[in-house]
Amino acid sequence: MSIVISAEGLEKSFGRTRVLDRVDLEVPAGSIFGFLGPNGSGKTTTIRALLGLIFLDAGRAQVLGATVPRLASVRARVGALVEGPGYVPYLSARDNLARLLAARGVASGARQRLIEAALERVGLGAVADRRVARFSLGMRQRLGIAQAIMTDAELLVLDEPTNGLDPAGMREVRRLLAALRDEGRTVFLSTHLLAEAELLCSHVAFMSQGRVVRQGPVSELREIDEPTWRLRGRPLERLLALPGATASADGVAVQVVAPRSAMPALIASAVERGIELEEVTPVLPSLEDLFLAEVGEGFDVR
Ligand SMILES: Nc1ncnc2c1ncn2[C@@H]1O[C@H](COP(=O)(O)OP(=O)(O)OP(=O)(O)O)[C@@H](O)[C@H]1O
Repeated sequence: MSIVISAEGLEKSFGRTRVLDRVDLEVPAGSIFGFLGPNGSGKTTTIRALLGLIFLDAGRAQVLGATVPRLASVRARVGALVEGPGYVPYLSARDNLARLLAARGVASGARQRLIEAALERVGLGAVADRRVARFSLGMRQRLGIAQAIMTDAELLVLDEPTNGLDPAGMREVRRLLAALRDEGRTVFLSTHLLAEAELLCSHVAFMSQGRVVRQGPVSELREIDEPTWRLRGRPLERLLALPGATASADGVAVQVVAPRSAMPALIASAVERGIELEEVTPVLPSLEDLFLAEVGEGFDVR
């Protein structure tokens, strides 16, 4: 599998504060890669560095094979949304996009089609002629996504793309990003919303205090040695008497923490006790569980 973003040992300090502390990243082609961490953990700084917007103190990074920060040769293949994209407030959404395309050297004849397609995809078709000054935060965010996708980039780097969106807007953005992935693009996005990432990402990296503490395919990270199993059946009292069983939160099943290899014996023992089993399922850890297990703390700003 080819790697579209790789980073090794990225370091960055602002004054005396070390914001990036040996950040390593490997983003496979075709993934939706969630760069996850609490506010202030260094996600935006990493993204800005990867896009060549700020200089690193140390480390090496490549984006689509080009060495950061010399990205001129691949710039057209990368679509980016970094915090607070700058718009001209008195221009319409359509005219703002036209300006950006002109600045990127896209011929005027080709602009119209790209703009209409991008505005439709992010659900701004109906307000394309409204001044951006009158846009809500969520509408601005959609416009930011539109400018990132309008030139058919194969790699999208999106800093908090669902920031400011309501739940319906978030769902639309999720669908859009999944569709872009299905077209063969790679999406690298930062977010502090773990539940969002859970619904969308194939791969994640956990960022904490300027370091990537863990990364990989979500399916692999969730594959833990001793999952919690949910057992449901009748009678419940006998299920509760199984070794290690505790009542589940919803009160209609029991939970047992056990390795996969212990399950055949546990199921046999349940059957021996005359329990009619209806459900035995592993409850895989959520990204929040994994983050907590890794960092030993929640998402507090530091
Ligand atoms: N230009 C700067 N000068 C000084 N400090 C900065 C600068 N940019 C970022 N920082 C600091 O670096 C740390 C990491 O910030 P960064 O924006 O990278 O975090 P983040 O994970 O993207 O957080 P958020 O989700 O809040 O955007 C913060 O403590 C921030 O205050």
